[in-house]
Amino acid sequence: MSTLARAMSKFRLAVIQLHVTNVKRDNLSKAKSLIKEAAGQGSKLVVLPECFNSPYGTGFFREYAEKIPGESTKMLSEAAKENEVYLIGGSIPEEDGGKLYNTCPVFGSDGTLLMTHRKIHLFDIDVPGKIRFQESETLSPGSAFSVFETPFCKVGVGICYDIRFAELAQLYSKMGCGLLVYPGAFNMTTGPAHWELLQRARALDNQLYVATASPARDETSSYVAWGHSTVVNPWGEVISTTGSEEAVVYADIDLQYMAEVRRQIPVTVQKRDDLYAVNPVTER
Ligand SMILES: O=C(O)CCC(=O)C(=O)O
Repeated sequence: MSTLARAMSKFRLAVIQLHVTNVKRDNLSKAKSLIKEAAGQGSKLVVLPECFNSPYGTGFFREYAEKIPGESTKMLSEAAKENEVYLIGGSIPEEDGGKLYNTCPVFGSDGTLLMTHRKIHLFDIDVPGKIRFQESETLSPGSAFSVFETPFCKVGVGICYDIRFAELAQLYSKMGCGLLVYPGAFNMTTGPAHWELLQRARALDNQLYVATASPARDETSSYVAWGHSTVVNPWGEVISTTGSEEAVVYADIDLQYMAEVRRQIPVTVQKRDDLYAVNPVTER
């Protein structure tokens, strides 16, 4: 392996666990300064949380929604360019054609909008006495897979509830991703029960890196986020995490290590695709 290839097989990832308030301007300026801080620590890819510019809740989405491009994506594009980082812009409520989406905009290190991921699986759950949440009351689902290239590896993006669907992660893995990123905001019921477990499961099943970015916990908000933004390696180990406060979580991603794990336990090539296969829907 050449020196350049070896250098490109390692990079630093930063996950920003932002304290999100109901003042959009403050959310944007705090995010901007933490992106700069993360870049100053050598990060090449920076991730913001789900709904980083708005409180999370069906009652807020229309009020905070923006078109793309708009105020929030303009800030993200400039921050990506100024700091020369790939930027996964968490998610924002997006308005398009009268519909609202939970959308993650992704920027290249020159500030170009590379893609947007509209949350595919809407968060509609009802756990009696604990939590009822129905995103579909106000949001529409996206219907596209979202993978982008970096000089290091392909990256697949999902938003929060999307992590519960193992097939999506498998498809991204088949598409060649070495890292899956899920901006997310689990809560005080499903957070302790499932947040880390799901990340480790997706990482282990597919032998790749998984990163999540949550808002920091705010006990006074109507939806209390679990926090605990985390990075898991292809062996299924948590390599970096945090508690519930605002923080930047750093992890060094090593794609040679990923290749080593895949050689040691070669489940990705042992799959019985002759008996079963997960394939993308190409026609509807
Ligand atoms: O799946 C869960 O338990 C939480 C999902 C969620 O909060 C979301 O999709 O925004």
